Amino acid sequence: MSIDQLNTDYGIPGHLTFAAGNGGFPMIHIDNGQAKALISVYSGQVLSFQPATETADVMFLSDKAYYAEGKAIKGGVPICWPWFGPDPEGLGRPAHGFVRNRLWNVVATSTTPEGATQVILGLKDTDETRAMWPQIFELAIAITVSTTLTVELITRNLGDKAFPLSQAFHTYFQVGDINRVQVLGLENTQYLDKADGGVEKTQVGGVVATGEVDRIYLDVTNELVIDDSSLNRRIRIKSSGSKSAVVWNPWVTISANMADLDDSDYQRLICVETTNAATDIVEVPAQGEFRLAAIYSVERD
Ligand SMILES: O=P(O)(O)OC[C@H]1O[C@H](O)[C@H](O)[C@@H](O)[C@@H]1O
Repeated sequence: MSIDQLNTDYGIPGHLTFAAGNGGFPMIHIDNGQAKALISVYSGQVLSFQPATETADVMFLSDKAYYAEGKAIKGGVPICWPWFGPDPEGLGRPAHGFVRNRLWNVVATSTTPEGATQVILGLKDTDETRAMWPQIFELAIAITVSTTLTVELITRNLGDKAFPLSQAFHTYFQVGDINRVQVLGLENTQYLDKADGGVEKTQVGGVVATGEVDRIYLDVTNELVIDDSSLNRRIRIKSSGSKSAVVWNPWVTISANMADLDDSDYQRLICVETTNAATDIVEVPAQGEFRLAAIYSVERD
């Protein structure tokens, strides 16, 4: 659909407009007085979220991100689905599934009675997706922009047998200085240390990065907090439908090796991911659905 047609059908005057962005991808610009946000229709991905009270974006978005068919956009809230991490069946399919690099559809836009702006994007199975993953599905992401950002990913199994699902909001948060950041809420939690051969360990105190961090935390029940003392703020992450969480920072070598990250980007990002990963695999029943949600909010001193 053309940008003009998207604006005619789904634009909300004064609050929500569509424009062609990098790579020609349709982008949704929201500015509703409570916050500004940028959402890519390609990949169904929030790229930017900034409450009116904030001077810095809550999201990290790489200046070197790819905006090209078939590539993932590095930053914001990438959607890993219907598997998190490497192909669970070892068939050589792409890591983190196949919806973070595909054009989604605009399903609906609206303003809530409280003045929040809501966007629903969707994706259905095609010949191409069924060749990779033989399931009949309908996927929707509901993104609600107010003083907080809510993302809810709804998986509907339209087939006649259950399927297993692992997934993530692989969210990239912007931080002022990684050396002055800790992630709270995971104290005494068991985790699989992917940067150390997958060994199971127990978290002691807050999570701080002093090297590569790539961990899957298990049995996560708390709200998580990114305590960023250089930007004087705490980002709160309240999740539902998830019992696991991933914390990732690429540190020096991986940042230098990733073409879509600047060498120094590890200093100003941390991924704290709401997941169904490792032992936290979900089964979506035939004709049933599963909802994964996260609410992101910012507090400052
Ligand atoms: O570069 P990507 O494919 O987006 O993946 C980036 C990272 O995602 C997750 O956090 C994984 O745990 C990491 O092992 C991976 O390197």
